Amino acid sequence: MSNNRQAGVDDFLTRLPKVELHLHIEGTLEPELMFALAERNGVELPYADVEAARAAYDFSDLQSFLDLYFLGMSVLITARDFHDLAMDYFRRAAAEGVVHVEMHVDPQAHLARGVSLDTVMQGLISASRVARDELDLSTAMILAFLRDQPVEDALKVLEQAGPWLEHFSAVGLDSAEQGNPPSLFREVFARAGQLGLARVAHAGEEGPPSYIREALDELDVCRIDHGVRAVEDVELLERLSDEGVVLTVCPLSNVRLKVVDHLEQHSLPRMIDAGLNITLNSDDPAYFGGGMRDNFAACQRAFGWSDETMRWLASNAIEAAFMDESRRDALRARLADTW
Ligand code: HPA
Ligand SMILES: [Zn+2]
Repeated sequence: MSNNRQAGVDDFLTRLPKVELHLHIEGTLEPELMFALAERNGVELPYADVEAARAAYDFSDLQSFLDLYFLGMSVLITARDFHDLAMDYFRRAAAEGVVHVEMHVDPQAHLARGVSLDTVMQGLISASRVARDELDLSTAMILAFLRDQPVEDALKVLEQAGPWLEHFSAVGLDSAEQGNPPSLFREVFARAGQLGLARVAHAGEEGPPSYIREALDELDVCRIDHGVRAVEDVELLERLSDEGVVLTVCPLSNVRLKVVDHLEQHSLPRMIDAGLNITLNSDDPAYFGGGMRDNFAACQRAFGWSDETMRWLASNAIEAAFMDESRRDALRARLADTW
């Protein structure tokens, strides 16, 4: 049973207005919906049932997860599928006190299967409207490039996204990190900047601290996704602190992908002591055993953090989000209400 249900819906961590800056919408696909969509679309899955799928989520590293992540999304075919995927997640997120979601979208993973960007975007945009109108949940989208695919493909996707650009706040960089340094994508990110998009990139999840530097220096990112390996480099820690770079850390993800053995050994407390601008996020909640509230609760338990620390983390995310200033003000007020 999730901590959310154990704790009831009126506890402090649920009431805390949580802003999610690091989420892959394709990583919110719960096995139950995966099976329903497989049946609707006549797609074969390699799992006997929902329990077998969950049992297969026993990862040894990022790649072992990515293999099942790309396999799972094979059930997403129509705009309605993408709408249902996002709504299923938005309802769960809203129920645990998430007030704003910034979702990475991986167009290349769908284009490669013959699913058009129009299909993906129609579904995600319609779900975002329902989330705003019915759940008071605001959203933003991040156009993510698969870093283990050719740079030319990323440039093509950026071009293709032209008609949808107003729906994207930023571009991002995800998938297999080792051996695929940020600098490869310099030209793509420069072009995105010219188009008025902000830039974020996964760096320092499995890759070395030098990838974090590259993302800052060569891709001009405003946020680093993960960034946990920064602790191996004292000078980098100092720089991240001085520049107030936002890090979107995903604690339960790091445990499930064996970036750390146990949450208690996570470098989060050291990162906070070093003065970093930390936010907590869920990454791929359907695969990593918990959503935003679970990530907050697990950290509070593991590190003995006060409610004030939890408020500080929530505030960092509100300040770093791609949202209009009236929404930011409203969320600051919601946060102040938790005192
Ligand atoms: O945690 C992640 N890291 C890199 N790529 C990803 N794509 C989905 N989730 C992830
Ligand atoms: Zn991620």
